[in-house]
Amino acid sequence: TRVKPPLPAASILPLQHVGSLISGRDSGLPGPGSPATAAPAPNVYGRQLALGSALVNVQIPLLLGQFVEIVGKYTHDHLGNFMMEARSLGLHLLTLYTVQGVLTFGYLVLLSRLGERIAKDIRQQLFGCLLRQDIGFFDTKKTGQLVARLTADVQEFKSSFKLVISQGLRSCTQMAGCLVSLSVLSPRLTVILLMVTPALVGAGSLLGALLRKLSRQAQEQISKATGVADEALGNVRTVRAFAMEPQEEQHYGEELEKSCELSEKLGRGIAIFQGLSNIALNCMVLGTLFIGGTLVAGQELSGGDLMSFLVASQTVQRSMANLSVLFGQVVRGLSAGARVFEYMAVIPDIPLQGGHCIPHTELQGAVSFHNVCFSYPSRPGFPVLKNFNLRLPPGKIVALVGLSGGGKSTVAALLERFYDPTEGTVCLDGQDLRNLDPSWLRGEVIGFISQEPVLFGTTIMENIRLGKLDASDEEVYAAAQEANAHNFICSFPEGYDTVVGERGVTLSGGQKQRLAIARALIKQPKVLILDEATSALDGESERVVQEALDRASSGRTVLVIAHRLSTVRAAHQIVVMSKGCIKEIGTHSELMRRGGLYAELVRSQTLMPPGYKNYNPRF
Ligand SMILES: Nc1ncnc2c1ncn2[C@@H]1O[C@H](COP(=O)(O)OP(=O)(O)OP(=O)(O)O)[C@@H](O)[C@H]1O
Repeated sequence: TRVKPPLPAASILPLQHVGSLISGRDSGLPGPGSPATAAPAPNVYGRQLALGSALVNVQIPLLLGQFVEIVGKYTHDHLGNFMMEARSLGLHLLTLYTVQGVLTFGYLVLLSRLGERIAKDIRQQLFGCLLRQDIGFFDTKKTGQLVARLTADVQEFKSSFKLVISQGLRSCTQMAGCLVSLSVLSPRLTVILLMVTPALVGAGSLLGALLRKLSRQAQEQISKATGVADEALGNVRTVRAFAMEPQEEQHYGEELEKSCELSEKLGRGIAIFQGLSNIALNCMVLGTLFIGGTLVAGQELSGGDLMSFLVASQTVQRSMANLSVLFGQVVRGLSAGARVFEYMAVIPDIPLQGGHCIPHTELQGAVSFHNVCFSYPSRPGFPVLKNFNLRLPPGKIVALVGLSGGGKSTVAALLERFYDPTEGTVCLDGQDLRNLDPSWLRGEVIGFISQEPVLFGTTIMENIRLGKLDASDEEVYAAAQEANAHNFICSFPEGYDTVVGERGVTLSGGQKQRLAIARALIKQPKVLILDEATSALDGESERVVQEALDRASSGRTVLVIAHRLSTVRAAHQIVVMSKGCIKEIGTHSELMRRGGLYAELVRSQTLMPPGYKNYNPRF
């Protein structure tokens, strides 16, 4: 099942055009006829105003030529009244200048509005698309790179989009209009101009392709540098704890240096391009003057017409110069746009929604893994689970223990449907998880408590309510009580309204864990996954949290992943894993009697010095 996420209707029209323009394929967005296409978009008005302004600009050289004719007439003979003759032409020109000014104002205002709206819509849609991606997608991407696409790339794309319309469209229209005027004024001169232009455009396109490639590399390098900074700032406590500041600075500096070199190279390329195009354009003007002057000398062209030709060819020159400046921006904008739309086109394999929900009254909470084989998408040739079979009976506690890297957390990730098995099936009450609604599964059936609980920088109340968005205050209090958290929350001056700071830095490990438990319990999950939930805590915190977990576990299907075997003695079943396979299975006393891997693990942990929690012997 491949589901394209719904898109905000207001953004459809511009993005549909822009998306397919950049990616070169159908953007997959709803087409004409959708409600958003009913009203004319501001870019239509903007384009019309820009075109109008450019067309007015084309008239101006012709009128200026006529003006020069009048001036010329009064240079030779002083009969008549110059003011009388020039006044109406002057007024005409003044009117055109005013109209041109008003049109320019109008299209720039519209364009700015359109640009900002497009940027907002792209950001919103890209963010939505990123949030919907498979977990496997994030295994291979750095957060900094993704954030850079949301910020810098969209900004770059917006700027070039606005420039293309404001300057590009105007310059192109002016150039076309002026070329028509030029051909009326002097077909011979225009033909010469037209013979030179394609050669210049060809050379420009060639250089442009090289610059586009360079720009893409430069932007990728910037994202890489941002990723390094993001990782260091996001994990600043670890950086501080290991005194890694100089290394991180050096690492960031190295990536920045590379990005700087690439950007400088790109800058040099753009400079060469602009320098060459300036020389070419100036030579064209000089040539026009030279040949035009010859025509005037031969009485084939009037002085006024040459003046018109010069002004028009100046406009052509200005337009071409504008286009060459625009070119660098467009190169950057197109590659930024391609990067943004690349992610928007990625369709996740595991949709967020869609599928069957088991009615609450029928839900048992029986989980089973049938012949599951699994490799992470980021490491396809490396099997993590091999022919894995396991049953979690409803209402029972099953513990997964074993060597580090044996695949215990992977089993939990498959049950959460963060990934789909490469082979085999994972079932809930006999139904393949692939047929069940993932949002329902994660939102209502499974509660997940990990070793490193992540809290959001909001109040305690809101953090607990994340487990069930429509929960009442009473439900939040009840969940907090069940998680042994109510007392410590009430001891804070602001109680449930205490803001926990970014990622919950203002709380102790045990407090954070109990809030995470309350957040998982508020949805009253049928299945509970505890992934090393107490391993990061000290003795006292562990006791309080373990108490909360024991209470939370009763009457639920529980999958406990544990290193410390003392915490899983009471489990109904203990599964010992090694290298993606089940080595032993049974209760604590059965496994101890057997004297195998589990008994060896227990013995080695009992012999461990106190406080050495995560010791894991090699087998
Ligand atoms: N996101 C991932 N992408 C690629 N490989 C992964 C990923 N997560 C884990 N692995 C690999 O899968 C194997 C099993 O990892 P897993 O985390 O399931 O083991 P574990 O038994 O839970 O280990 P531990 O007890 O140390 O937490 C390891 O070899 C690990 O390197």
